[in-house]
Amino acid sequence: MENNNAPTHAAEPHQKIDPRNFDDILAVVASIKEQVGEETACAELGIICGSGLGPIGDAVEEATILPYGKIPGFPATHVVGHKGNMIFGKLGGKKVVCLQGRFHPYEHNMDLALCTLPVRVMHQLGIKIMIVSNAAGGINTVLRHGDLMLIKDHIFLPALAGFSPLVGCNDPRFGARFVSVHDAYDKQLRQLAIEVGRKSNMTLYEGVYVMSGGPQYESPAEVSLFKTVGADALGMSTCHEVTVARQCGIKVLGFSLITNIANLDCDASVEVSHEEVLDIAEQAGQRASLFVSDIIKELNI
Ligand SMILES: O=P(O)(O)O[C@@H]1C[C@H](O)[C@@H](CO)O1
Ligand SMILES: Nc1nc2[nH]cnc2c(=O)[nH]1
Repeated sequence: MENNNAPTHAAEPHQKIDPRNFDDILAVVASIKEQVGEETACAELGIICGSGLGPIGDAVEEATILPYGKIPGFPATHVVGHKGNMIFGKLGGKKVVCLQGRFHPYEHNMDLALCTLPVRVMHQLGIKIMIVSNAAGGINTVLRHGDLMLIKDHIFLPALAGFSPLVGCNDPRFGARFVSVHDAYDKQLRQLAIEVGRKSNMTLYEGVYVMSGGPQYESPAEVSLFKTVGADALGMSTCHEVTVARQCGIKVLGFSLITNIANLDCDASVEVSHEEVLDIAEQAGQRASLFVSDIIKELNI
């Protein structure tokens, strides 16, 4: 898919941005290019670091860091573990733009267009592939704390109830009105990840990720429901970003870092806490980040 970024004015730092307006997105992109330089801003690979995969951002070479506070239209990140930086530089020989911190719909009144603004911006910066990660609760009984699950498909629960980033008028410059997500998580990229995993002795599961709206964790009955419909891990992010990426024609590789085991039995309840999620994410994140860096080296963009 072609970028249609005709020259445009740069947005002012505190200018109000409408994430549903294509020209506003071009103005955000122009502001970023003005701040970091056109050459620095252009990237072939985009990365969204979920909880635990922040170390990838720290590994970016020749890094230029743009805090979200300097990007017009980018809200602040409120979730502990999400730093709020857009990082430009090189990783594994590729030009990357790395988002250390994402916008969760539950933080922003389920405004999914706002929460996916960074994906549209990265598309205009030139990315062809997006790597996305999240912290998730394991439903499939093979999953253990600290495991990495390659996402092969998703259940975007809010979208099934009308909360999709694609709802509303669609400017054709965004892409198709009706987007097919039959191949949301690219098969060749998944194959590459499996091969790299084999070489580095990384145990890698493949499964279905379900996104619930959050921010509350699921009750045992809700976990049972998700298990019944075929989900392997559950979280509160990712699917909205992937849906927009697919509208833009960006190929996606996705991972879930299993930070807790989702509980099915209300008589043997186990409390889940964000502290536990962060703790496990920190313990397992370094290894997972190294693995993702190894995959990036092998990418053919
Ligand atoms: O950004 P991710 O999906 O990694 O964040 C996870 C999901 C919730 O936002 C939060 C729950 O602990 O962490
Ligand atoms: N919804 C949800 N999000 C998570 N993020 C990390 N663990 C979980 C979980 O168990 N449920």
